[in-house]
Amino acid sequence: MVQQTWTAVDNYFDGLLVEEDEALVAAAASTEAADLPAHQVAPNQGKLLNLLARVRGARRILEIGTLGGYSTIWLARALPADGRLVTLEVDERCADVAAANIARAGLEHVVEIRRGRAVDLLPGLADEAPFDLVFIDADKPSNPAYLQWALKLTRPGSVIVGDNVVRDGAVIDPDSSDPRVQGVRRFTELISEHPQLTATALQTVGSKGYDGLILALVTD
Ligand SMILES: C[S@@+](CC[C@H](N)C(=O)[O-])C[C@H]1O[C@@H](n2cnc3c(N)ncnc32)[C@H](O)[C@@H]1O
Ligand SMILES: [Mg+2]
Repeated sequence: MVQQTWTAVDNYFDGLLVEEDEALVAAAASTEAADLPAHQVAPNQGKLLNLLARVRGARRILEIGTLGGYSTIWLARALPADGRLVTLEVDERCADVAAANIARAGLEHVVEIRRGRAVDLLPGLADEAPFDLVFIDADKPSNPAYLQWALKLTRPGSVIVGDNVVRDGAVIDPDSSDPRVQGVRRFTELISEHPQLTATALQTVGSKGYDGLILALVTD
């Protein structure tokens, strides 16, 4: 199978199942127009996040890594009118693009972008916890730290999703010199060792190439 087939299959299913409206198209387009990396989730992955939040009945969502707000919009649309999503972004330009996209999507009342390094912002979220869903999608070397914060800021029944965990297959290399690979490996080990977490990981192919995610549930 080749990339062309993966993209065509995504397009087939998206055409039937995934409603990417004007606000989402504009969010992805404005990210590209601002010369930001096209690192947002694919439409079907955004829909998966939306469905996970809805299945969970999420009222509070935490996102680490906003970029242009594409995944933020998918997640925020799963929330009830009085729900809340906090998203953390270190890059001012990304945060500016995301703010415009979130406003265009009519989600300003639900979403708050916090600007700065996530490790510096996370301790300030204790009063707003517990979050029902945490989406970890920023600098992968910090994933172990983000997992520890996610555990502090959630409760039994909460869902933690870690994006981009396959690293083109390099995740299986214990000697990798790539700090992102080591970050994802440590993240996975910490999840596996934690008595309150039950999890799985999926490899994915699609319009975004070869990738994968980890889904963990916080239990009693
Ligand atoms: C993969 S992109 C996020 C994509 C977005 N979640 C989506 O799917 O639409 C990662 C983002 O994390 C941000 N980031 C990187 N390091 C960070 C840090 N230490 N704290 C907060 N954000 C960070 C980057 O600037 C970038 O915008
Ligand atoms: Mg990602």
